[in-house]
Amino acid sequence: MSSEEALGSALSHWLSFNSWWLLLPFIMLLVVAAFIVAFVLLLYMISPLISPKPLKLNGAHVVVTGGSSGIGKCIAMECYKHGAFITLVARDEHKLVQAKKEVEKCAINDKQVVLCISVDVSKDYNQVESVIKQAQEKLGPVDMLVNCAGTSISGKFEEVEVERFKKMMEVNYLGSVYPTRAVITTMKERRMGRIMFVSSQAGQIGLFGYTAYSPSKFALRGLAEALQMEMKPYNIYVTVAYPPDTDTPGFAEENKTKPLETKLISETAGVCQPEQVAKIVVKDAVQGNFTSSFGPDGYMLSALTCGMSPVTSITEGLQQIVTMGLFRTIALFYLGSFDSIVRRCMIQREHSKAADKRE
Ligand SMILES: NC(=O)C1=CN([C@@H]2O[C@H](COP(=O)(O)OP(=O)(O)OC[C@H]3O[C@@H](n4cnc5c(N)ncnc54)[C@H](OP(=O)(O)O)[C@@H]3O)[C@@H](O)[C@H]2O)C=CC1
Ligand SMILES: CCCCCCCCCCCCCCCC(=O)[C@@H](N)CO
Repeated sequence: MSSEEALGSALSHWLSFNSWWLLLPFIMLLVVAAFIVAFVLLLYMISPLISPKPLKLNGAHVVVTGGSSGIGKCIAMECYKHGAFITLVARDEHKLVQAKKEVEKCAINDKQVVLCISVDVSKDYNQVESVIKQAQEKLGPVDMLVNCAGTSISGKFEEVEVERFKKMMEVNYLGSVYPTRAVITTMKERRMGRIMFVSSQAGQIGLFGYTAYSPSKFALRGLAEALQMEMKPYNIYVTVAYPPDTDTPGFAEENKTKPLETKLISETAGVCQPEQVAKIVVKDAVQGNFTSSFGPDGYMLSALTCGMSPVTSITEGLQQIVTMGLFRTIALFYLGSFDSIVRRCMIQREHSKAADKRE
């Protein structure tokens, strides 16, 4: 027998039924181990995707800062329509009383109450804490806090007064930190709650004219992400809303001094009605979704800027994975068109300046 034949017969002997049979338990063990590893990995992957239980608005206590006007007022009305008890927080008492009347018209039962609190959310933390305490004594622990008090300033960077940068951070950012800080301990003790931050599409992209406003809205996203990671084990869910331009008294005020560039760029995403915005943000907060966006542009912006923000459903995660590259491609065209708006406005201005000089 040649050495090749000897090897062949040895191999065929080795691979005979008997020796396979001996290997079978090991193979089975391997397969089972592989299945266990795959299963654990899968569980690990989907664990952050498991959706929370929706909050029951009926009978819940909802505090809405900025609840006397615009988006905040509509959010209060939307929650009232679902049977919630409401605390409206804002500075101007007259506007608060007017808003209270409007919210009360949305009642669905005669037990519902609207409470008004006049306070500046951006100034003194102790004051904010004490009014929240009063509200909790009257209407019970806060189930949902909506941080909607805010204001905007637009203008060219060098033309915005320096103090305005500070004011934006105080009202839009600290004005959301203080009320949140005042309700969070009780929420943690009760192991339930919802916190909503009303940012803006200008909190997802920095736009011409919003050098003071955008950073204060970006800041909310950072706060929300960090807070959500801390609060998840306590069953508290954080939502950040990114509305486009919305038809409110605040928007009308902003338009009086808005640079043309800012107007033209913002028009891309259109103007929403506050009632529509309120419906969507309330639904997202109730479901515990981290991100709340509006319309096709809003959807694309949120998928594109998801970064390391938490996911709240398997579909949301999958959509982000699949659409990222496509949306970035679309975004490049948008950015190109924004740049061209800015360039054309500059040329136009220089032309009219030169014409003025000649006259
Ligand atoms: N309208 C829009 O186009 C968009 C708005 N947003 C954001 O939505 C939020 C609401 O906007 P909108 O409805 O247009 O605004 P409005 O100006 O219509 O309403 C603002 C509300 O916030 C209150 N508020 C303002 N400053 C303070 C303060 N320091 N302390 C307590 N309450 C305060 C106001 O009451 P008072 O003045 O009496 O205190 C009012 O109730 C803002 O944060 C805004 O940035 C986001 C995207 C688009
Ligand atoms: C795939 C990529 C899609 C990109 C879409 C880009 C759309 C940009 C529109 C930005 C609008 C900003 C509105 C700010 C509203 C606001 O906060 C103030 N009105 C507050 O008063």
